[in-house]
Amino acid sequence: MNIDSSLPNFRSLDPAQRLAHIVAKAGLDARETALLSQSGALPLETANGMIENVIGKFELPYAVAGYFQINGRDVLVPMAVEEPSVVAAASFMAKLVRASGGFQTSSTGPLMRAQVQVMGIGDPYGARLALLHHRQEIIDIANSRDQVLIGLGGGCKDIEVHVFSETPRGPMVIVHLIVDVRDAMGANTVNTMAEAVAQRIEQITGGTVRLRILSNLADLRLARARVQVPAALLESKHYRGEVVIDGIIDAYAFAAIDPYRAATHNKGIMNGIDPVIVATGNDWRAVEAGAHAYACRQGHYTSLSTWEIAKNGDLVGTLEMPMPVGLVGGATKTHPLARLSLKILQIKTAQELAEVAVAVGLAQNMGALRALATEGIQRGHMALHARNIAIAAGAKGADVDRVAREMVAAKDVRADFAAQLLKQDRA
Ligand SMILES: CC(C)(COP(=O)([O-])OP(=O)([O-])OC[C@H]1O[C@@H](n2cnc3c(N)ncnc32)[C@H](O)[C@@H]1OP(=O)([O-])[O-])[C@@H](O)C(=O)NCCC(=O)NCCSC(=O)C[C@@](C)(O)CC(=O)[O-]
Ligand SMILES: NC(=O)C1=CN([C@@H]2O[C@H](COP(=O)(O)OP(=O)(O)OC[C@H]3O[C@@H](n4cnc5c(N)ncnc54)[C@H](OP(=O)(O)O)[C@@H]3O)[C@@H](O)[C@H]2O)C=CC1
Repeated sequence: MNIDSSLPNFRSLDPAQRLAHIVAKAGLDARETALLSQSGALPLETANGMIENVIGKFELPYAVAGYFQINGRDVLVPMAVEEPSVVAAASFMAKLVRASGGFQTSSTGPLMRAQVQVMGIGDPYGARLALLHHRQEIIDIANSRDQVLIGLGGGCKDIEVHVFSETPRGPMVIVHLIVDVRDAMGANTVNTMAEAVAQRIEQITGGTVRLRILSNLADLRLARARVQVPAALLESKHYRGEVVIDGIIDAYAFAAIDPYRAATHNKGIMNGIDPVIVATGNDWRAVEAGAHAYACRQGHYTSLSTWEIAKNGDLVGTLEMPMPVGLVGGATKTHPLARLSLKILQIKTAQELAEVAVAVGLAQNMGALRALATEGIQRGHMALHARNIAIAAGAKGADVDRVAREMVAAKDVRADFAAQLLKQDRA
């Protein structure tokens, strides 16, 4: 089904009206609609089956970012997040970029690494070659554990053997299983394989196997997004497009060289990615760990994205990073809203989900840099955060918008000012 992801005036609707709009656009059925209209889509019984010691459920706002066009296809993006201005900024940039062809994305195959740590070896390089000599046998043992995955075209495809000849515990040989996990995030899948090959690895090397676990530096499972924006599209009332581009390039240069800035820059990227990961029931710690480890791959922590000026003066942004996400496994099938998010996204493979996530990350990065390089982050962010502050100060009903409005008009968005405004109005 081809949808139009534009959401004009969406912000002026109330949540029920917004839901009705998305129900129509995404073709949600009555049961799916009910999940979003009732409070609590996750039954306590299901929650109790997901983790340990459950006593309740913790809810987050669930929103839809509009205007995304990815590889020519319109996509509505569900986002579960607690931070104001994230969804607005993503939608804003998607709207702006839409006029210049949207986001172009691509991805590698869904290859994950599992590591098997071998200790107690005197000749680590000799052990390495012995292991590589038995490469096919090790692959076959790994694959004997997961017929479903093999049937789907996945499974262990290769091995690598890394040697650390000097460690505080003597030489260490690390066997990597390179596993195509298809539409799973794959942690459990590859961990099972790593445990399965351990005994044979001990026999081959004469060493002792310790850890058998996936690596969250999923550098063989990359997703990429690219965007190209003419200066004219970045023009605003107060800033020429060229000035905005120059500011974004300066901001990028700062993040590229300074880890203090890169951490914040990358947090801005994750502002877009994490809400998609959460909304689809995926493991956001795995995605975060992979992202920041990948940002260090050149030996120092740096920006995950790049921003450049093309020969014709257009702004060009790219993002390439690990994206270990699944449509099966973990909570992706147990949490009812995770399935619903996939329906809204209209995606069929984990690779498509990975590509959507990086496109949203790049949009979010662009939104933050555009604001930072021009008027600063506070006007847009604090204007939206003002409602949060008003609620925290005790405002209810119509007071929430009124107190927020008054704080924004006074350019003073603070909890004590909100409390003061509330007290004044009650007096
Ligand atoms: C917040 C905006 C978008 C306002 O920007 P604006 O210029 O006031 O927006 P506008 O009123 O012209 O609206 C433009 C479009 O933005 C969207 N939009 C606009 N407002 C809303 C809203 N209320 N609800 C829903 N959507 C909204 C919406 O799509 C709208 O188009 P429409 O659909 O109306 O035709 C802008 O100031 C912005 O992008 N700011 C950046 C915000 C940001 O990055 N927030 C993240 C939190 S800060 C942080 O944690 C990361 C950081 C900054 O540290 C990272 C870093 O340092 O790199
Ligand atoms: N460091 C980390 O990041 C760690 C993360 N985790 C957790 O692991 C979970 C994810 O593990 P994961 O392996 O994805 O989950 P699961 O083991 O739950 O699901 C994967 C399994 O689903 C089956 N399957 C069915 N259809 C498909 C398909 N189309 N593509 C791929 N597999 C399919 C496969 O085999 P079969 O049917 O035979 O089972 C596969 O092994 C998350 O909850 C994560 O939090 C766990 C440990 C460490």
